Amino acid sequence: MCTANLIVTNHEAQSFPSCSLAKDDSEAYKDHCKPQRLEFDRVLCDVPCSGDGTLRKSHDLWRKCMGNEFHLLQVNIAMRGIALLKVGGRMVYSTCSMNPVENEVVVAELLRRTGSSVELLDVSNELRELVRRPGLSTWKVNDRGSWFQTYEDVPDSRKNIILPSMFPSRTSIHEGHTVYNSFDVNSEYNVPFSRNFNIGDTNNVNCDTGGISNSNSVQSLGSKFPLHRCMRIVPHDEDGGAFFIAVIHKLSPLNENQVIKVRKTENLLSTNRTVKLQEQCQHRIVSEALDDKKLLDGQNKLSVANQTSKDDNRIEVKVVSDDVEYSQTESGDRSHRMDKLDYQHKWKGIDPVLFFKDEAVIKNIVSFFGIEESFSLEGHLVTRSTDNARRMYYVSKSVRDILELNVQVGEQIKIASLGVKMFERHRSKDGCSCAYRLSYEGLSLLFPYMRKRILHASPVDFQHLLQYRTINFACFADARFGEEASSLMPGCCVVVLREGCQVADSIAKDPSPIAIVCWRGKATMNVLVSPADRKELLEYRFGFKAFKVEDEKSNKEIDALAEGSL
Ligand SMILES: C[S@@+](CC[C@H](N)C(=O)[O-])C[C@H]1O[C@@H](n2cnc3c(N)ncnc32)[C@H](O)[C@@H]1O
Repeated sequence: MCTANLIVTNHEAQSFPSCSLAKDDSEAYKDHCKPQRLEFDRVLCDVPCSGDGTLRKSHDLWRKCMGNEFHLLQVNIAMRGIALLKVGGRMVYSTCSMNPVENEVVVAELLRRTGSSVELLDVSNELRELVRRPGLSTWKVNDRGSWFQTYEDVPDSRKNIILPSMFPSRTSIHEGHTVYNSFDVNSEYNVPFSRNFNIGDTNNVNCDTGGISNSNSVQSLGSKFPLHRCMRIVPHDEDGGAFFIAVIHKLSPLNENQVIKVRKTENLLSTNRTVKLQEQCQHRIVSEALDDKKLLDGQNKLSVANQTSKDDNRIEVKVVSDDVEYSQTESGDRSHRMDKLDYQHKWKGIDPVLFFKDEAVIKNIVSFFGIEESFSLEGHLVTRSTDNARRMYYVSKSVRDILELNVQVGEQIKIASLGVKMFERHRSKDGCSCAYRLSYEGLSLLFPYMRKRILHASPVDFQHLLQYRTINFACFADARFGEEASSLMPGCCVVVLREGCQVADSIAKDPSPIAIVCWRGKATMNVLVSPADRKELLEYRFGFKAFKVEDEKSNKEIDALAEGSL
């Protein structure tokens, strides 16, 4: 992923976990040095939608979908976004649909539900070059070809599908939100076609009003919210697709009645489980990395690890955690949800993230690569539980804080991937004194803090390394580079394109040094960079077009190169 500051999850957004240690809001907002609750400065809800804004390229959509079916999911996802947003934070709600039921209707419902806790921002002065039109304040709802102006018009048989919240005139159930008299913000609005739109402008000769006249009575049924602050990007303005954007600002915490009902559930994962896995992982690493230890010592460790492993199988510490219940969308029942949890339990991405805490191994890495103190590895390296610390990922302080919080709340966030891969374990037979090699992915982050294991190659040798991957020391064009390489201790190193030798054009584009991860073997220098990355370097840096990407086996070869078997 190439960034230490990222966690990827694939939760359903409407039930994204709360991760809170705070009993109430006052605690959550106290100035703790560590976060007490997972909250976001910014949230982007680019929600699932009918996609009718892409009609120009997907003609079939016209016949297939209405969009009404997405309404509740969209509301629930956005409500969850607001709940997880920091006070003072902003959330963008967007769709690639033109249907008000997926757009203004959702925004109006959010404003209704959250009362004075949020405001819809006027962003007309931002991104001025973006050609946009104001949001609608009146519309009709289409259901199977029939158009409805109010909920009362909907036949009883469809009242469970077409909801009151889909109509502009629904009254607010919350006090405190500024109420706007209905007004026609759409007088300049001119769309060539429309399905659920009922635009209150008789000048819109192209507007499909669905058989209902644009009378003043429609105006009086307009939304009371300032929905004109939403942005509509329409296909014919800039010869593209349609898009809808609303920016919401959180003013105060939501209260309990505002949609979110917290209920207690059992989480199959637990803090204890992770702590045990953590210990187990450390034992394995110690016993593998320090292979000069006595066998007996190793056996003792193994038996501890086995014991822990057996214990793990039995552990089902039931941790009570927050779960969110949705009043409108809850279609699945409780048992279904638990089945789902069981299923997720087996899912690979659920593997706990473990902090790598083995000080001896970390010290060894720091000393081998000469990593400066200002770049601290301690507390920033994580592994996955099934990986047995084969790969170590570097994470930023903010990610570390979230991981610690997540463990404390019983691992409610299921993490698919995170951080940047920085070190990989190798089993070289070359007599390398460090059990880990660098990963090319993490090189740009670490390189400025590295003081050892760096060689500088001429452009010709650098290019040859990229092209041929393995070069005998004696075969380098620059004999001095060959000597330097052969006098380096075996193991992982970094080869930098010699300063002053970079291609002028590429320096202008990116002045950072051009460096690759290599392995100093017995008699050869081997490049530990994937074919795709080598291709990119050759093409982008050297303008070398003829490079052919090798087949997939090459990644395995990289491991083999580092393990001395090639
Ligand atoms: C409009 S697309 C987002 C596109 C994305 N912003 C991008 O640039 O690639 C909506 C995405 O939401 C995903 N999705 C559908 N249901 C979801 C849910 N309940 N929670 C989270 N994501 C969901 C869909 O798979 C789809 O990828």
